[in-house]
Amino acid sequence: MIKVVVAGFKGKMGSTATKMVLDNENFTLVGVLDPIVEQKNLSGIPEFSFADVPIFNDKETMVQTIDADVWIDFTIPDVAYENTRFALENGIRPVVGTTGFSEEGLKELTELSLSNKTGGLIAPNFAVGAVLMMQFSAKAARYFPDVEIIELHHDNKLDAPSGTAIKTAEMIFEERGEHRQGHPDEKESLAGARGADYKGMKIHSVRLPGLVAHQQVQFGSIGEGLTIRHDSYDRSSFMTGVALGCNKVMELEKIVYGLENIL
Ligand SMILES: NC(=O)C1=CN([C@@H]2O[C@H](COP(=O)(O)OP(=O)(O)OC[C@H]3O[C@@H](n4cnc5c(N)ncnc54)[C@H](O)[C@@H]3O)[C@@H](O)[C@H]2O)C=CC1
Ligand SMILES: O=C(O)C1=N[C@H](C(=O)O)C[C@H](O)C1
Repeated sequence: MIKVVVAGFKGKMGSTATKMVLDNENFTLVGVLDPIVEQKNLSGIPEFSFADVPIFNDKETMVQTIDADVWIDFTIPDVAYENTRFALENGIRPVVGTTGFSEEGLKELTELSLSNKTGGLIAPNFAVGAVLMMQFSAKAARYFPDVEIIELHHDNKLDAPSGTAIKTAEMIFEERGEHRQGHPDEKESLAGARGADYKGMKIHSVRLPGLVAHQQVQFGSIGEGLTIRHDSYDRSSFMTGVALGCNKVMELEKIVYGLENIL
């Protein structure tokens, strides 16, 4: 049995992950963490009334009280680095879906995991379809170097562009390298009209109620176009990847960035 904690359990992803862990016969949920919750046990929350699991409001108390193998993190960009570092320092393997990591932060955490020999996974997107969308896009960019990324999310999302859009741009960059696109003299008459720029690739972020998580990678070439799109209609789409991550980190000896590396 793998002993799991869920940080951010009261949020949209955290509550879905909490259900997944409770339903999975390979996992035992030993604690959940969220600063905004007053109840002290999951059994006090109607949707989890059947579960006798302690709730913690701070991570220090949690690690002093319980013993865990895996730390699932779906919190907020501002705390994800600290939480991941804290998990590693306490010998708990992080499985992190929270987005907003800097390149430098990822590097530091990977180094710490190597020196601790503690496995972990940081994945901007746990949906298998999203990973395929990124891989297909990277492959397409070899033949279609002109590309723009349009990511579309619910309007409660804190970070822009999405972690998935950044990862997609990184994977495309590895295949196509630096490439100038658009008119060399183009000017924005309204700031931001052309979107964010990652090594010549434009990223556009749409935020609307009703959306969950969607991304379109649009390629253009002479006389033809190619669009690769992924849609998460429900947060359950991420759970196969999270469960796989919880199992795989038990065998890893360092942090891996991206679900594609453990599929
Ligand atoms: N990797 C993936 O496949 C996916 C990643 N995400 C990412 O997961 C993160 C969470 O997304 P949502 O669940 O939609 O957000 P949310 O806003 O619904 O939930 C965040 C939760 O974290 C809690 N929180 C804040 N500070 C905390 C702390 N210090 N310790 C523990 N909990 C804390 C909040 O109280 C809240 O309950 C975002 O960064 C989002 O981009 C979302 C969907 C899929
Ligand atoms: O905030 C979300 O909802 C999502 N965040 C991740 C991201 O930033 O890429 C993954 C998915 O797109 C949903």
